[in-house]
Amino acid sequence: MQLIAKDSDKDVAYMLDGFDYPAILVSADYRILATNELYRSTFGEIDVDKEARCYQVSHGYQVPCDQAGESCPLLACKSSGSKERVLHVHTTPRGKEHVDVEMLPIHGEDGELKYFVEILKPVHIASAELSTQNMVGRSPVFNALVEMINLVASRDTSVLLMGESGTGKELAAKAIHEASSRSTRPMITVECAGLTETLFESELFGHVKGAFTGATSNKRGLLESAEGGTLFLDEIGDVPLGMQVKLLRLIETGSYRAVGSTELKRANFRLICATHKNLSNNVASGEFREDLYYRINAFPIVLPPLRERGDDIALIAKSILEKFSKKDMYRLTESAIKLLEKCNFAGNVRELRNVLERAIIFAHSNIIDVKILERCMLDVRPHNDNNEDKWQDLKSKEMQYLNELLAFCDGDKARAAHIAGISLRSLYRKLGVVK
Ligand SMILES: Nc1ncnc2c1ncn2[C@@H]1O[C@H](COP(=O)(O)OP(=O)(O)OP(=O)(O)O)[C@@H](O)[C@H]1O
Repeated sequence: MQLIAKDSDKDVAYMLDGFDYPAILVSADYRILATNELYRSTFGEIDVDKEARCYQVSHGYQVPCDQAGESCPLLACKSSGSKERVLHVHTTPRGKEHVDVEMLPIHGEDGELKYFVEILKPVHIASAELSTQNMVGRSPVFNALVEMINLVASRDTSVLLMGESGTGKELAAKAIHEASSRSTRPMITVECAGLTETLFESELFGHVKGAFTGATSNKRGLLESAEGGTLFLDEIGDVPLGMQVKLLRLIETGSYRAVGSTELKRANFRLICATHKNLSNNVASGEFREDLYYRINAFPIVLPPLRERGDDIALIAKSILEKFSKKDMYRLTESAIKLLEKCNFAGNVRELRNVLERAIIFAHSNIIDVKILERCMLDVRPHNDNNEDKWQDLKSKEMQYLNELLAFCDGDKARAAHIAGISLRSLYRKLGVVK
């Protein structure tokens, strides 16, 4: 433990050494009073001669987080009197990083809130700086997404990823798998679009020799390959109705039979599904089974469209260029970045990727300017304020709000319902958990 402020209670400060994560002791007026060893090795030393405030050290702000447009866990802790949790992007010696912040209140003898312990767990499922591996971003909507993934990853709960095409649903599924206890086992992706019922069944469950014409030998199914790991059903909305019953039975009983076999096999997997469709509409029209919808929708996560991610567009574009670069790094001029930030990108990150791939072909050097971009963006119109595409439909907007609120409430649905001013039952209904 290192005492930063001389006036703080040493005994309380020594408690920091008991945490397995970086931790600091903070006063009610945001002063950092002490740090533990793990904090210093992860986030760096704090100048003991200066009055360090948590918002200055972690964010470089001159005012507390809530006044800088971010949620402040200390303030939330003060008003609730209990533990609060939030995902922030902090400045670290390695650049900006996502950090899962937990704030614990410490009460004095007479019950007043004396100190706060801030525990800071670095989150590695996404990158807030340039990266060729992870999901990249640090915009508020992206941070809310990372928060949701971080909350659910360690559970075995089924996740439904919803979002327009190319928003990163598959990448998010990988992030959940990799942050889960199943990460040492495989993640198997099943592309549900375009599969007939028969093909889907034999792919997923496997088949025995002679089960149908052409079944010349036993074939193990993808479920067997996913044993102990994660099954990712991409475009779940396209699963044929007949197969939906079999999927429901599999999820409910955890068992299945290979095509042509009577032997009951047990499956062990965590289910993640993705769709770009509005599945509740498909339920209403009878194309998707309602019971299956409620089964797969235990934890819905909405991926925001690229056009809502602000500065992330530049960061993602640079990360993509880094991936494409061989010897020299391709660079975007400032005005080229501004042009990208104004674009609609109906195909989201995938479309941005395609634009940049084309731009590299057109570029004579490693500089990509507006002229080059315009040549390869014939179908990506910059959005203007009269463009109705910028308006999300109400249902998706509501889902995004609920996701962010639930993340803020650490998954506590009763609290979320209270803040939203609706009954718990309405909240469940809106989340699609009950009718
Ligand atoms: N936040 C991000 N940072 C960097 N790259 C991203 C990010 N999100 C998506 N990508 C990239 O964009 C492309 C599309 O992502 P992905 O395939 O995960 O989208 P999707 O939503 O599953 O698309 P679809 O609905 O069409 O299946 C991939 O190349 C992926 O690596």
